[in-house]
Amino acid sequence: MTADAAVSVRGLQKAYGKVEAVKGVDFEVRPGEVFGFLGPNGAGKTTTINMLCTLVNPTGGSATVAGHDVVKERDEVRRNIGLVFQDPTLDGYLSAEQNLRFHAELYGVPKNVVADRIRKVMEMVALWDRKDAKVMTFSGGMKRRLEIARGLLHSPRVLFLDEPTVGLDPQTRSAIWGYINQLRLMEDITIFMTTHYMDEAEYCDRIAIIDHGRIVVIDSPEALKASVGEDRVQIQTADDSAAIEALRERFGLEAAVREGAVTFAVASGEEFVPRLFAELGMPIKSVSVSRPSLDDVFMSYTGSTIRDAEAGADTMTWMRAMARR
Ligand SMILES: Nc1ncnc2c1ncn2[C@@H]1O[C@H](COP(=O)(O)OP(=O)(O)OP(=O)(O)O)[C@@H](O)[C@H]1O
Repeated sequence: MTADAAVSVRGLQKAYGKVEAVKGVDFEVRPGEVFGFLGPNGAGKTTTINMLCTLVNPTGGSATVAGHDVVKERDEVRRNIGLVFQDPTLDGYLSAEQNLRFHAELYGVPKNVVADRIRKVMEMVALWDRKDAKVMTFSGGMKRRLEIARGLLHSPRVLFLDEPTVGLDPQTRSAIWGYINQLRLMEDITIFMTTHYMDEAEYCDRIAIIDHGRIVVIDSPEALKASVGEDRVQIQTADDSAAIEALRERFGLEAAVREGAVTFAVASGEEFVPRLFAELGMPIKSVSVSRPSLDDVFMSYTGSTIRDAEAGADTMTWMRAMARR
């Protein structure tokens, strides 16, 4: 393990009975990095983050956070991390500022710095003018912002964010990302986050794609997209099945209907388009060529789009629920 890594993980596993939620993962997060854990529902993201935060004990392997072992040095790990989880844990009957004061006491933030620190983190998430309002009057987005402020209050070395923008509207999501980006400029902090939004993963310095409890690949978003190499081409025709068949027969390409269009990947898409019109043997109504997105990266490493993977997970959950009836 690298001594100065912010997070270092070796062969980390978690089984719940027969369910292997995390199947032995290895990775390191560098100090100051924004590291994203990307994967569909049920991939093992929350279980991994819970082990790193000492909330769940691993059933195999080891991990250190800020240099401390997550099993043997639980208290030291807890002192050095901030948490922002999917379910809010704020006290609705207290004001925003009282919630933060309570947290400061819990974490032993020195009395002489508490007031300044509270003001600083509340200003960062633009809630200082609402400090005296009861949290129960806040919108979902305001609560999430306050949670981020609270997670930062005791100046943690590593901030863990589990799906920080889930369930929020696009405007609030982009505001939260604004704060996260600001944070990395202002504070000496490492950010470890999970998400299943591909567009958000773009903001991370590096991302790990996790699927079925295993890490499939780790790299920067740019490098991942470059590794896919091929462009995505989408065409509209009068007969999707015939177009898919023709693409297979004439060009040896595997295509599928995605987002309502026949979609396939090909190197140098723009150069391929004239051939497509000449040789497909059927009229094409429209065509679009795009550089690979993280969705394509996910597809190329896991064999399904993140949305299809989620639909599959939902089906499994539904089938299990039906089986229990
Ligand atoms: N306490 C538990 N008991 C039994 N099984 C669990 C428990 N927690 C998680 N699992 C199972 O472990 C697997 C991974 O779940 P996990 O919550 O880590 O996934 P995730 O990637 O965070 O998904 P999401 O995006 O939905 O939060 C799933 O199959 C889940 O059902």
